[in-house]
Amino acid sequence: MTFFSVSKLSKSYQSIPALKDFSLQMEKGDFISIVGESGSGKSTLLRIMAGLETEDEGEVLLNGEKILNPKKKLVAGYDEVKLIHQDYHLYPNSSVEENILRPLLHYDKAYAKSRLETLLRQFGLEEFRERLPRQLSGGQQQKVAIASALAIEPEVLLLDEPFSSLDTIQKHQLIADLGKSLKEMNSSVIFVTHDLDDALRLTDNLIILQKGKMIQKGNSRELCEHPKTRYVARLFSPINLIPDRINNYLRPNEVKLRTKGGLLGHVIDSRFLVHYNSLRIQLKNGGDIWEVDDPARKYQVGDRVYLLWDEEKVMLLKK
Ligand SMILES: Nc1ncnc2c1ncn2[C@@H]1O[C@H](COP(=O)(O)OP(=O)(O)OP(=O)(O)O)[C@@H](O)[C@H]1O
Repeated sequence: MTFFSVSKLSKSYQSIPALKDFSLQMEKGDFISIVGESGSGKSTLLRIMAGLETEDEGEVLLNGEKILNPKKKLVAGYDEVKLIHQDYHLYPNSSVEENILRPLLHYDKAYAKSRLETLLRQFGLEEFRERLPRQLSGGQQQKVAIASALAIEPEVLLLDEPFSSLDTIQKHQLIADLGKSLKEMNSSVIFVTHDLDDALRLTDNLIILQKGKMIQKGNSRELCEHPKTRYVARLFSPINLIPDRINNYLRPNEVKLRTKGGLLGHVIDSRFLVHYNSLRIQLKNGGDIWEVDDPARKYQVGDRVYLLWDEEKVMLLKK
């Protein structure tokens, strides 16, 4: 029996589809990221999984038991399936310890104490245990929120972009800490985000969602090298359409820059990035603009340049 299974979920709001025929199976301890642009149905999906939203069709099963939607259950939601989002609220007048202990109020005292100590350690919060939420940074507050959601050991943890209020450095630090803590636990985790980079910092197991539909599933290498659509391809890098060819695209790093022979263009912009200069090149024929990596940092704005590539690197991409 599959541990957590979602089959053929569909949901529309005022007859506009938000989620279409979505299925997923997870075993205990699996970790998956769902990447999709704003409005692609990520939150709708997680809310249905957590029993907080009513589906039109399909079902969610945990250990073979149906997750009931709010129409079928008096108190919506489950302790076993925890959803955390950006607006998670801490109790402002309770310390870190008290916030984490709150969900454990009705549990055995010794168990509650041992859970608290484990979570404080796993999330690196021991030295902040007495502090109030306002005495913590945004990242630390999110850690407390997540630790508190994990207090009663949910079997499935659903993370709905819980880091979007943090700055990039804080976010990367929290993702690194969290990834480590979550792997130590045995919960199954689904992380949804619009940011592929954030997703990859947590797991290499990806699902791409677009307009409510799963369009591709796989690890980052599979998706990067064999994207099925332009949308999936663009999550990894810009793509360049080859003139006079239908749906044939190249990534910026697959284009070779030469001083003669090939497709002629002019460098119209150059940006310094960590590993290479990123050039914008206006093609002579047709005037399309390509983005091309210049790892040797050789070309300047105004230079004439010829573009070449290996045919095996050409991606055939549908819309
Ligand atoms: N309660 C609602 N009533 C009407 N339409 C809704 C409701 N909730 C979501 N939608 C619509 O359903 C679609 C999917 O929304 P959802 O919030 O699931 O997407 P999302 O991928 O989580 O977006 P974001 O990344 O912006 O949070 C959107 O078009 C949204 O406008």
